[in-house]
Amino acid sequence: MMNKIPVILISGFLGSGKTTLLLRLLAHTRQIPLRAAVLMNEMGEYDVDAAIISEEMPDVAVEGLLEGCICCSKRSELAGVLHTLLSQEPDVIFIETTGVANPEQVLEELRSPLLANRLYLVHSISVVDAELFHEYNSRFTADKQLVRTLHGQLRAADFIVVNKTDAASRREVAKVIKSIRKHNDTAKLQTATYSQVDLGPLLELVLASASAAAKPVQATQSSSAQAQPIGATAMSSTATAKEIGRTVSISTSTAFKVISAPSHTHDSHQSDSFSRLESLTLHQYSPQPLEKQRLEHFLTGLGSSLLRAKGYCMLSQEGTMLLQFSGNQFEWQPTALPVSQGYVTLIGEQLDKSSITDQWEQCFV
Ligand SMILES: Nc1nc2c(ncn2[C@@H]2O[C@H](COP(=O)(O)OP(=O)(O)OP(=O)(O)O)[C@@H](O)[C@H]2O)c(=O)[nH]1
Repeated sequence: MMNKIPVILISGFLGSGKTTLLLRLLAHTRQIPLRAAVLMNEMGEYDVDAAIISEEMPDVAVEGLLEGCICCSKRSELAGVLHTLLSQEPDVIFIETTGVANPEQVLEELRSPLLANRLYLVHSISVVDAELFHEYNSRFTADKQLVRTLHGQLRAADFIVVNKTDAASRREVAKVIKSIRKHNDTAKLQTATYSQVDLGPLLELVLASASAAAKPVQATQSSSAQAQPIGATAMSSTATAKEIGRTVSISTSTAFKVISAPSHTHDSHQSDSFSRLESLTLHQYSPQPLEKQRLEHFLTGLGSSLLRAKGYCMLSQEGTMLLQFSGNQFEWQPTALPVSQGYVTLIGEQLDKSSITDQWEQCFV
């Protein structure tokens, strides 16, 4: 009988600190050492987070599911991608969902027979943005589906990271914890900045499973009481981190192009329950570099309709940089990745595409 591989699911709203946590977990697995594989799910057409992983940890196997969510529009592709990762015989698979995925539906998919025979869930982690938790909850009250998703992210967790506590007052953090406990009063909860949590306990079961698999006399994998059995279907469209420098096969006759992903619909059975969140990618088709200040001005000028932005930009002064924007905070990081064409993926609500297109054009030197 084949050993089952442990899975750790990481969910949480946009920009809460999921990838930051994943990078910490990957660094820890490398030290132990354990072979880790990652399934990264992105709403945009590029896999920024997979590119970050491939730069920091090129030895980690990463598969990406793009332009949709593994809890709904990409759900049928989940099993195929997981089987691709399984073929690489990792000790553990990390799944990072999009910020608008409901992990409850992902867990349901993982329980299907084909996957349940090959995988088992050791932890479902939810990362919460302490600064914006209440703001998002009140802002999206009218969007029933999104509220369900936000609550689902809390309900499905056995470990909750209340992150970004540096950006929230102690009083606010206490209020956030109180609100979280209304949805989940059993999960272990830790407050953190930059997702710095105790990693050892999260990987205990993975370690036990890897040790058991290393002993040929033990035919079954770790049967810890806490490990939750889970379950599959087919086909993947993968876009690995290596594609960061890919040539985009759409017309380059214009200096820029806006591509909008369909609005995020979580439950196709209920026509009235959908989220108005959308993503669009701005391409750096122009041979001219971008001007950093103009770009920052443009993004902050989008106001509250912009929730998240990330991408790789070729800048006039600084060269190619990784851009992260969340919670009104910019982070720029130099990159050594061979980016052949810059881009920025925006995620937001009621984004005015024609105005955004005009403004993007003004960001070039
Ligand atoms: N101030 C502050 N920033 C943080 C903290 N943790 C993460 N960040 C930053 O917040 C931004 C988003 O972090 P990510 O880890 O990419 O968040 P994510 O949940 O993966 O975001 P999505 O890709 O939107 O799903 C990055 O610029 C991080 O460096 C924190 O505790 N405090």
